[in-house]
Amino acid sequence: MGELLGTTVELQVTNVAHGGVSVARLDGRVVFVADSLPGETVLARISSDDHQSFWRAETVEVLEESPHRRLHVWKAAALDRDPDRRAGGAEFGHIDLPWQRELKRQVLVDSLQRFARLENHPALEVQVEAVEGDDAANGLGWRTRVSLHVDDDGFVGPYAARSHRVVTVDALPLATQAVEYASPLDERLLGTDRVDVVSDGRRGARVVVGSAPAGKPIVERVGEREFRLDELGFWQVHHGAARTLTEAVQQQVLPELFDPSAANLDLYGGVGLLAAALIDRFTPDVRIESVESDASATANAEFNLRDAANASAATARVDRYLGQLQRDASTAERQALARASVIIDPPRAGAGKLVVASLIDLHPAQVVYVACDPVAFSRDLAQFSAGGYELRSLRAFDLFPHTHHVEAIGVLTPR
Ligand SMILES: C[S@@+](CC[C@H](N)C(=O)[O-])C[C@H]1O[C@@H](n2cnc3c(N)ncnc32)[C@H](O)[C@@H]1O
Repeated sequence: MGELLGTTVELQVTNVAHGGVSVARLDGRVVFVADSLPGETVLARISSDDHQSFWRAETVEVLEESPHRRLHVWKAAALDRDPDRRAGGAEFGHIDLPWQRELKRQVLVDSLQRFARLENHPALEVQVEAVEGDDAANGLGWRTRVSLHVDDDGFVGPYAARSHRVVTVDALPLATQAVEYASPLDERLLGTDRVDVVSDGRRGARVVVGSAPAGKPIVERVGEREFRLDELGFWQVHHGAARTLTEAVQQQVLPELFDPSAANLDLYGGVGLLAAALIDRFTPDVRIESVESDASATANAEFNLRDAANASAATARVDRYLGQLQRDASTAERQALARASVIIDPPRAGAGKLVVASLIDLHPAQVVYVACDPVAFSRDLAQFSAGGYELRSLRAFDLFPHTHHVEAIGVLTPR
């Protein structure tokens, strides 16, 4: 180990892997290659050879190029920059947009087959759908929030790919115009290590340096509804994502299983976006509780759902909240939970074993799972399946063009 680090090798790239890299083999060993495409032959520099089962490499030259290769949409992340100085966050920016979605589809389907053990299942026919307007914009200008970093000399920029090294850039093509314009890319900031630039929910953007006290809340609009959130509180990143997810949840939730008086839940609820989707899909009388660990987001959820008399918001970790329900719920409440529709929208790590086990035990009528990581999602699906649930529908969305991320929504019901 260590002897090949930094050397350049020729690799035949065969297929895409999870995480924005592709797979090649060197003397039988798997090498994950950045900035390449399946079907290509590349010269790549070994950047990590200390792992038993795989190594990592960064493309420095393409010898045989895929027909899907394009000039990178971000000069700062292109091949002609040294791999150590290539900006991170746009790892599919060298691929044409429809092919990016095809690669995301392959990763999702592969995860469903390997980790959720789906075979001959209609969900394997899933396509990755574009957000309205993205094709016309070539997948640019969608990021409503960016986190930039500041190095010891005060230079501001994103981290280089797969590192914590700040690189300077002169543009942020994935960001909305307002966010890009407001970003202090050519300033030197001392005394801080982070700058967040966030859409103000209208046409402007706010710059939050370091851990400055939170400014006025931001108001985002989705259809007819307004959502109040903290400046640095969670909100879907793509300007069209909140609407896309709202409409998808409303379309996929099974109306024949929806009971407005059941103990419906919006787990990992943020400021109440998806609870509102159900309220607006069915009736303002829907009983639903949004559960979220960030107290300030919960307060905003309560405010955002104030027109729905039977909606509430609780600050809690989802695992603890469900554990408490398992321990303390009365028989009547257990029955109300068994009739419930439960949305879960966890962070990248997925819901995890404890949460899925609790849900299986509480046995809701349907689970609408909004997933931002296909592997974590598929592992949770496997557990749901072993616990008697089946996947009834699946859609996937390209909410992060030019990155490897893909969002999926699956509906599960007891088999
Ligand atoms: C992917 S976001 C979804 C938010 C919301 N559904 C939306 O679409 O705007 C996940 C949310 O879960 C919260 N969260 C993370 N871990 C949690 C946990 N263990 N328990 C409760 N909430 C958690 C985060 O603060 C974040 O607001």
